[in-house]
Amino acid sequence: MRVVIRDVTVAFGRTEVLREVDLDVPDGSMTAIVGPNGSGKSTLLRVIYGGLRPDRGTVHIGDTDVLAASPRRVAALRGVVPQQQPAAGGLRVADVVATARQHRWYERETAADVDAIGSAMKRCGAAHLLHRRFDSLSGGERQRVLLARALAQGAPVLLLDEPTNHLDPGAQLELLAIVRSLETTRIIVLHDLDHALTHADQVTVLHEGRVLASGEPEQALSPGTVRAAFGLHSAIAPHPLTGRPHLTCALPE
Ligand SMILES: Nc1ncnc2c1ncn2[C@@H]1O[C@H](COP(=O)(O)OP(=O)(O)OP(=O)(O)O)[C@@H](O)[C@H]1O
Repeated sequence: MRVVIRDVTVAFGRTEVLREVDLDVPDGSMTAIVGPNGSGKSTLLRVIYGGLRPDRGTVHIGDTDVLAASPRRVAALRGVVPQQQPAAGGLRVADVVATARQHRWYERETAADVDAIGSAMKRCGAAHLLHRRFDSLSGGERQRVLLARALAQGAPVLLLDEPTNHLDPGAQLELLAIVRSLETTRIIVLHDLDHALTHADQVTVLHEGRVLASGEPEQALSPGTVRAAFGLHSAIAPHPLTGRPHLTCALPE
């Protein structure tokens, strides 16, 4: 399902943290949002998932106007992998993931719920964790479970806020490979520019709340844009192991 954002502006007090942001995410594609700390990435994600009302602008998921639709309708359209891992208060993983399928508190889990949860857990390599306590898991295991929870929801759009945070290098690449393999529309906030270049279909670079560049990864992450956004030198060259384009950065001399 397509996501279209037009002219989104958000101010906290007198400070505008998003300014006239436009974004087009085609159906089934993966868009990475990158930018320095404080550039507005998480705020933009919150606006898209209906957690924050912008001062101006529009957000559509498919034909649904996110700012006009009921919270229930919006919730059915998007799964979210949040930046902050939730406190689970002793809940088992199975219960945490089941919250994605909750209809009404008094309704029992259906066979379709059990299937959706099982296949999401398997897809995320987390099936063996189902009966553990969520707070007993490592950061990487929790992240897999939270991705599984978002997938189990079966929403057409998936929003991920820095899902590779706190993961070791192998776990980061494994998680990105899972996200890459999905068919849903995905919007993912990333800090690693090479991950954005390698895994996303398109990249949007935010700087001081504005879109500095947006489009094909190699074009959006050009040396000029990386310098303007991050103050870094950068180059895109074949990766010595894979031969695919690889982005490296360095502080200016
Ligand atoms: N509720 C709020 N009240 C006031 N300012 C806020 C609020 N939420 C975010 N901000 C400010 O908005 C700006 C953008 O924050 P945001 O979290 O969107 O940035 P980010 O690009 O995701 O940063 P990071 O890479 O550090 O996670 C920051 O200056 C932040 O301090």
